[in-house]
Formats: sequence, structure tokens, C-alpha cells
Amino acid sequence: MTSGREIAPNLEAAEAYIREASKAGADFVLTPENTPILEPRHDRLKAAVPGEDGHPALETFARLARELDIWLLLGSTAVQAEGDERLANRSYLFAPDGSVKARYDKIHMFDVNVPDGQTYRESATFRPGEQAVLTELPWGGLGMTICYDVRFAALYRQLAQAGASIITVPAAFTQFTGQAHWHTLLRARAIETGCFVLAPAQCGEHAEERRTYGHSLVVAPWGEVLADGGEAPGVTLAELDTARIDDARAWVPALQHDRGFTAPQPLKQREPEEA
Ligand SMILES: O=C(O)CNC(=O)[C@H](CS)NC(=O)CCC(=O)C(=O)O
Repeated sequence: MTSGREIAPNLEAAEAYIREASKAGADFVLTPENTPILEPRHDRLKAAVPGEDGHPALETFARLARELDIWLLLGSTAVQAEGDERLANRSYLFAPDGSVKARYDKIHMFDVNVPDGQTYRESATFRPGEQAVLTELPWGGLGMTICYDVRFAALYRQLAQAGASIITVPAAFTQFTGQAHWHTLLRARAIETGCFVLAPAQCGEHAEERRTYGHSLVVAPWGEVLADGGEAPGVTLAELDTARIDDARAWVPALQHDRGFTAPQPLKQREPEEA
């Protein structure tokens, strides 16, 4: 998707793509980070999104999951956090009966000055999550993550060791970092975990000249890219053979070979004049 700063048209676009995916036979449909609103100006964002009660995206996704009888992941939406001035960047898994099966608040905040001139301070407005989330799909365990989390490999390893078979990484990766890192990071997380990695992505140009990388990806547990959505909005389809999980983990059982070890002694800080 290329989400803009108005909620209604974003939800209309999401609904059309979700219907298209379901019609094409999808049992599990996922949308990107910030599907309902991508608003770089955080004062406007805070004014535009409610808490969970009456949140228009939650109503839309619950209705579609039920009507189409699908598992549906709202990759993420900004939502007013409970008992806090800040927002949460929250991912929701809807069951085919329309109920919320699981929710996950993005743990790692994107506070980065991207060399293309854009500045991101997610933690200025968002309350970071504290809790990794593993839930269940009919096909196996589902680990829920969001975007910048993909750079923190330990989270993925813990999800896999706790039972994940599939890990979701809905994203709004920047064009600048995405073209350098996106495929490599997602393939590495799949290979390290022996999980399918599903990463629906924002693409194109958004408000305030924000550019996102696109390339919604489905990666197999052995690391192959099964589908790449390219640079334009649309539906990306893939078929998952869960036997691939057992194959990958049998061929290289690295998930079982973690060992405790002593941390390295940090190098001494050099004095400035020596540097
Ligand atoms: O433009 C926006 O407001 C939309 N972006 C987002 O909502 C989020 C948080 S600011 N983006 C990322 O996490 C990018 C990570 C990334 O790009 C990387 O890790 O390289």
C-alpha cells in the first residue's frame, strides 16, 4: 500500500486489496505497518487516532475477517495507548470470527536520522512495547513483530525457540535503508529461525516526501524469496508448505545449538588525543 494521511481512503484501499486476496484464495491476509494512516506530523497523528474503542480500522478489519472467513493481520496502526499520553504502534491478528486473537506493540523505536535528510523520532510520540507476542494460527505458531524490530535478531530467535513457525514483519521501511538492507535482513531472520517470514510493506511516496521501499516479501525457512510485491501497491500471493519448516531445521539444526557464553571484555575507551 501507499498509505496517506487520511484514514478513510486508506481503509477503502485496504478493503479492496483484502477482498482481492481472499477471492484469489488466501486464507491469511496481511497489510503493512501504518495501514490506516501514515502521518509524519505527529501532532496531527495524535489528533487523528482514537483508542481501541471506536477505532475505524479495528471495525473494518473485524468485519472483513468475519465476512471473508479469513485470518487477517492489520500490520499496524497508531492507537491511543491505555493509561498513557502516548500512542502505541500496534499490530492486530483477527480470527475468522472477527475477534482479536492477539495484539503486539512495536518494541524497537525508529529514532534515526536517515542520510536522505529525513529525521525519525518514533519514541517522541509512541510508547514502546515491552512484551514479545507469540500466538497460534491453524498452521502453527505466529510471532508478531513490526518493521524496525527486524534489526534485532534476538527477538526473532526467542520467538522461534518459543514455537513460532511463521513470523510477521509488517513495515514502512524507508526507501534509503530498504534498498540496502530489506531483503538481506528478512532472509537472515528466516534462515536463523527456520520460520516463514511474511513482510507486507508500504511503498511509494507518502505525505511530507516520505518514500518507502515496498517489496512486500514472503520468505521461506531456507531463505528463498517466494514472492516479492515490487514497488507498486497490490496483492502479493504465496503458498506456504509447512513441511519446509521441518526440512530447514533438520538440514541445519542451529536453533538447537545455542550455548551460553561469557560476554567479551569491552575494549577500553581510548583517550580523545589517542584517537
Ligand atoms: O514515515 C513514516 O512515518 C512511516 N514509518 C514508520 O512508521 C516506522 C516508524 S517511524 N518506520 C520504521 O520503523 C522504518 C525502519 C527502517 O526503515 C529501517 O530500519 O531502516
